[in-house]
Amino acid sequence: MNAVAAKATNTDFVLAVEGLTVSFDGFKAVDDLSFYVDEKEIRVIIGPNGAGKTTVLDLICGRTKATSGSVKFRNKELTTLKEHEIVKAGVGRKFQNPSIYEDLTVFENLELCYPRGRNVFGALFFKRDAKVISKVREVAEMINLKDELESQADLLSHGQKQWLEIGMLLIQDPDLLMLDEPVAGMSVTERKQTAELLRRITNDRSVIVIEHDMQFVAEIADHVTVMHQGKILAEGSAEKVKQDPKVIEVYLGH
Ligand SMILES: Nc1ncnc2c1ncn2[C@@H]1O[C@H](COP(=O)(O)OP(=O)(O)OP(=O)(O)O)[C@@H](O)[C@H]1O
Repeated sequence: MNAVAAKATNTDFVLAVEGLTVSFDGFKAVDDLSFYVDEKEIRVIIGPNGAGKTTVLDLICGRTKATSGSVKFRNKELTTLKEHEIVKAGVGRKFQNPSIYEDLTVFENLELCYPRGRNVFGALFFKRDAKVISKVREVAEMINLKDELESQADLLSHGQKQWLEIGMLLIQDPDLLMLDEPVAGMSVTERKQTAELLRRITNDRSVIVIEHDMQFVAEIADHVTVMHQGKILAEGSAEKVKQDPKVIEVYLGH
């Protein structure tokens, strides 16, 4: 199904954002925004600084409350839920700054996020059963860290720390994962590996990524949504939006 050409009433989407608006003291940071994300889709949101990209993710994950509009995740309205309820519903969000535990190993960081032990006390003292160990290994493999399971997290490279954080979300099996500039500060090799990683993880989930690196965008995006002043300026394939004169004028030409 073509997510871009979707109708508001369609309920087959993983995520349906409709008429989403938030005002900060009268300033509309997100203004009547509608878009739809399909199963297994990688959607990339691009746009100039201040366009409202991060605010959209904040609205979806419940960190910011919408002034009006709707966010439906598998037909469940999210705008009335609290942040932790949205996580529980299956939406994971990675912020720009890594929030890993530097003095714990990769294994322990992943284990800590296993749904059974949500707080530090619970996670460190619950018995490591075979199910947890196998899940940690499976995720570590997915994020290229299977040989680093016993390494302390502060010894990892910047890119590996970013992957670990993605892993800490993956271990909770979200159906929708949202990543804010996942390759910022990464080497060329790490960017390539991250693109492959994203492809792997969308085998059974959808991903929304905010990104500025157009080469990376072209590599990963199924659809691109271009935002400007809280609204959608253009939508389509990376190839299509790259050639759009409006997009070149407000963003790519700078
Ligand atoms: N809590 C808030 N209170 C007031 N204004 C806010 C708040 N959050 C965001 N804004 C404003 O909303 C606008 C959109 O910000 P946002 O961070 O979403 O943009 P962005 O597209 O993610 O930009 P960047 O690429 O620089 O990260 C900006 O003008 C910002 O100052």
